[in-house]
Amino acid sequence: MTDRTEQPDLWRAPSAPGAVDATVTVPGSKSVTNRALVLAALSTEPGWVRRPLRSRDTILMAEALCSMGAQIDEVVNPAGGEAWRIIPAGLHGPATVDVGNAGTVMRFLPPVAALADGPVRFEGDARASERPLHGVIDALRQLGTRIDDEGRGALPLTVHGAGSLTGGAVEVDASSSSQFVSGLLLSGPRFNKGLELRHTGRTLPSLPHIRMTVDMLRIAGAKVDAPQDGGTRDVWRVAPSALLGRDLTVEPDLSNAAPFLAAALVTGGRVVIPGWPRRTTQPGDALRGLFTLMGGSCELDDRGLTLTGSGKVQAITADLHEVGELAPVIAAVAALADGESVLSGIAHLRLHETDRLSALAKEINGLGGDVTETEDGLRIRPMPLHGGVFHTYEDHRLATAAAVLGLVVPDIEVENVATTAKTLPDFPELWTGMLAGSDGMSCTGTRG
Ligand SMILES: O=C(O)C1=C[C@@H](OP(=O)(O)O)[C@@H](O)[C@H](O)C1
Ligand SMILES: C=C(OP(=O)(O)O)C(=O)O
Repeated sequence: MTDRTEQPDLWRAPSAPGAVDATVTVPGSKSVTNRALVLAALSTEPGWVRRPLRSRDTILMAEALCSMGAQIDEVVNPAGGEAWRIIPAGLHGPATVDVGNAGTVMRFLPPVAALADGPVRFEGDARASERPLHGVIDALRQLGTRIDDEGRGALPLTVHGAGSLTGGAVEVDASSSSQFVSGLLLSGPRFNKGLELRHTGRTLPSLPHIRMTVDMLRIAGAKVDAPQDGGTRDVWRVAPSALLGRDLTVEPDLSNAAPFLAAALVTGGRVVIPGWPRRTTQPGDALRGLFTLMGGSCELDDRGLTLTGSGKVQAITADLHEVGELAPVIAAVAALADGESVLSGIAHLRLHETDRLSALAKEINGLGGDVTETEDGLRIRPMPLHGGVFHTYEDHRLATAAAVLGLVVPDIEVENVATTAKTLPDFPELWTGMLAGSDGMSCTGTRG
């Protein structure tokens, strides 16, 4: 194992003392919080975002909007939790936006900057410059915005906002990220002629996230025609209109519920996630079906979602194209299953926080696993796993996937668990809190 003195940022993933039995309150959704912030900053009147996620990605979004002129006040109400009041203002440059490694910030804000008056510089982590942005850049150029990217087609770049944008028809190949579509749609109502966006690529990942964008635009008063309602395939139309300030409460982040639900599955225990919405556009809602196929049983009632593990973890063959965010934790569970799993439809994960397909294969194999990359996913054969260092490549979802393995494989050390702060800053505390709620019985997971 790697010498701890060389790597001080190692977190020993705790073993489950038995079947996990806990209730875990998961913080708000990153995707909902960041859409709500953008829509509120583009509105004509102040709005509220209640129970927002406070994490690296959402703070970067809030700071970026403030640097362009919006005002965001934090109010803590002991009864109702935290709330942010967003007071929109005329957006302007000069401003500098740090996108960190947040896809939502780097793809949702250049269209906002195109509406601002003055230049807005976008910078970020080294990895952010490797992540695709061409769809947003090309579309804004088609609409007449001047963008200086020194020919990179990626960050860093400067958007020269002209204070308004004529808008109209654009073609975008969003096969590498649904966020190209979401980012343009969110600002679309504020373009003088609105927006008609046609996706020209062969595939389009993460459709639930685009539905979330459309839903939230409509809640903010926008008129949107979308393929999801039987409109033209691959075409979204947004009418020009004002956006209204709303009072919105953020749902728990269902994708971030994945490691906790997985804990119930791999230890044959039970985890309750309060506040699980009955209707949602979040892709994490697919966990109910996916973890049922993998051997759990799910009950959605007034307490929230309860996942009960059977003590058996079943292999799965699943196309995760629409719910790629869930793949790292599902891969970890599959490594503990009773047979070979195949995850497909997720080639675009190679362009996420890290190359997730390569990283998952390398790190699970480093613990004795047998994972191979396919053209568009992973083939995972369960093997007896052993302890070791699990490298996380500054990817929050690699860290939470490693924690799931650590429940039933002794001596896993997770590199840089603090990287979970991207979307789930209190992850280590929530994880140990969940385990403190364990019932102390012997572990009944397949590797127990
Ligand atoms: O719009 C969003 O909030 C997101 C869309 C998805 O991005 P991709 O379509 O790039 O996979 C998802 O993976 C990301 O975590 C959040
Ligand atoms: C891909 C992800 O994030 P981003 O919003 O940075 O794309 C993710 O959270 O899994």
